[in-house]
Amino acid sequence: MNGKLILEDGTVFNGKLLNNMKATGEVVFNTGMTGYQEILTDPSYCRQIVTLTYPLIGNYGIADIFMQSRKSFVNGFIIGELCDNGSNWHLETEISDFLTRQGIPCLYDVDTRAVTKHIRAAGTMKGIIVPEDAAKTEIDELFAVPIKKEVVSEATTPNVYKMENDGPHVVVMDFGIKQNILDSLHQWGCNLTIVPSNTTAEEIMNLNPDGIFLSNGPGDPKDIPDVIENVKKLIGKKPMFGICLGHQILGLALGANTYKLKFGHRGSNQPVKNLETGRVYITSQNHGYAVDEASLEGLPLKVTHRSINDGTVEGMRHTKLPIFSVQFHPEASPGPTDNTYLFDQFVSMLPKEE
Ligand SMILES: NC(=O)CC[C@H](N)C(=O)O
Repeated sequence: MNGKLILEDGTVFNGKLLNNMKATGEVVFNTGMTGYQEILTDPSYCRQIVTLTYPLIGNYGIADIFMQSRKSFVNGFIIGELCDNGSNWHLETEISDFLTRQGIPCLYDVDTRAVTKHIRAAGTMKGIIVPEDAAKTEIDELFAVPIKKEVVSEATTPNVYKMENDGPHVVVMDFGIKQNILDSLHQWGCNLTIVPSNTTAEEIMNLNPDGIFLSNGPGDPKDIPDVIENVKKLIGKKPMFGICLGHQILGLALGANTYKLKFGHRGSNQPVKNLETGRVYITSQNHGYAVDEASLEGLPLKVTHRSINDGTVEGMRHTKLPIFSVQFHPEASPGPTDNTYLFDQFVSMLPKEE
């Protein structure tokens, strides 16, 4: 069945609809060459319509071990060629079956590079996926659906749970965490207690943590003021490490500002410079917001990492307290695993075993 993506500014891109499903959401693009399952199941994409620039999607199928969360949180998926005869020794499900089972509207056979070039020029915007013959009233109704702002409560864990280990006790504030981050912290020896996003500072301190981790997650960090207030109360109590949304939350809690980027950074091929060593790393990223460097003036925060593409802040650390954060995803390996030194850095701040 033929379908189309209509952007808020009226631009139309044609394709084919995998299922007869419609979608509304903020249209974003990811430039990675692999990792479509990780993208589909990363809760940071909650309620967005994700376009992939890589032209062939599905060629290595879907497997349980690559799931980043309990389900896919995206509102829609826009791709070039949909490959439904994947080949890989891990393959358990073809991508079309996965998308159907997860109820994800998918528009394929789309010129996704043209979509991306348009968004790069015009900025991220709302869009809808509809069948080719959708009536005007139907289109108007879909555009009238507001983009839900606070989405962390949808993505966080509903319950406290543990991933036990022999090392330091880390309380993980889950704002929509990726499984790879939990696995990395666990692999680095941390004994993890994962708590929902609305857990209070008092409740966290009652768990007697050695360190606190602030996770990635969806949406604008300014849409979760209660979380920011809560994190403020934890500053100075324990070593802290934040990734992506966790980095933005730390920034706001420490008095900095955040803002929306024109079209975000999404892909596993984003170069970042570590300003303290001068080394450049290829990183995996997925963010639409950033910490405003000018707002750090006068605060006890130092920029430690910078995007090579646009110069924006990709990491910072507190000048007096054991607190640091990165905007990119050090747990994801866009080929090399060079960025895992950040987990060493966090664990080295935590008390050693007796
Ligand atoms: N991956 C993330 O944690 C994303 C953070 C935030 N939602 C952003 O888009 O900037």
